[in-house]
Parts: sequence; structure tokens; C-alpha cells
Amino acid sequence: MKTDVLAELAATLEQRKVAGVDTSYVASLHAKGLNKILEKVGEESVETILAAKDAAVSGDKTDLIYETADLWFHTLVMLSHLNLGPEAVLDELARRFNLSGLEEKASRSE
Ligand SMILES: N=c1c2ncn([C@@H]3O[C@H](COP(=O)(O)OP(=O)(O)OP(=O)(O)O)[C@@H](O)[C@H]3O)c2ncn1[C@@H]1O[C@H](COP(=O)(O)O)[C@@H](O)[C@H]1O
Repeated sequence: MKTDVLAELAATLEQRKVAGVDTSYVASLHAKGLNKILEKVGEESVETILAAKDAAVSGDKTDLIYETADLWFHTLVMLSHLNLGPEAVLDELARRFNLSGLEEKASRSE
């Protein structure tokens, strides 16, 4: 279910590149270009770091979840702008996970 959200969101981000919907935030980011998108990724990174620090002190993780969603979202826009989808990143994580799984298995059988 959650991986479907990622795939469907990625498909929507792709559509926003072709159809310049007036009211679309994503279309406006694509139109402004890579530097604007990277600026948003930077802003959201800082906001996520600050939210993590606040969560560690207060124990309230609501803002951290919200800011992390903003960060993930803007990195997806960045990937889409460069003609990449989330599956490229998921494949890389799976590759690393499988690699470490193999190493773990090997160390257990030693
Ligand atoms: N998931 C999101 C999403 N998360 C965050 N945001 C927007 O990201 C922005 C966050 O940046 P800020 O808080 O800095 O807000 P801002 O002041 O509007 O931004 P700036 O003017 O400073 O650039 C807000 O405008 C949020 O609305 C999102 N906008 C869209 N989506 C998804 O993208 C899809 C397509 O969106 P549209 O292109 O708007 O149709 C939507 O159906 C949603 O599923």
C-alpha cells in the first residue's frame, strides 16, 4: 500500500512535467528549474534537522514526520526533474540490503 503511494506520487510528478497545470505546485517547481528544486531540498533538509532536534527534546514527533514527508517529496521532485524515479533509489537500497544480508550470512557460517 505505502509503496503504491510512492509509485503513484512519482507518476503524478511525471505528469506535472508535461501538463503545465496553472494551480500545480509541482508544475511551478519544474518550470522554475533545477536550482529552485535544489533550494527547496536544502530548505526541507534544514527543517527536518531542526524538527529532529525538537523531537528529541520534547518527545513530540509530529513535526518530524511532517518535515520528513516534505523532504522526501522534494527529493522525488528533484529525481523526476532529472528523469529518475524512486525505483532507482529503492533498487540501490535493495542492492545494499542484499549485499549486507549476504555478508551477515557469511559471517554467521564462519
Ligand atoms: N506531497 C505533496 C506535497 N508535500 C508538500 N507540498 C508542498 O510543498 C510546499 C512546501 O514548501 P514550503 O513549506 O516552503 O511552502 P511554500 O511557501 O508554498 O514554498 P515556496 O513558495 O517557498 O517555494 C508547500 O506548498 C506544500 O503544499 C506538496 N505538494 C504536493 N504534493 C503531492 O504532489 C501532488 C501534485 O501536486 P500539485 O502539483 O500541486 O498538483 C499532489 O497530489 C500531492 O500528492
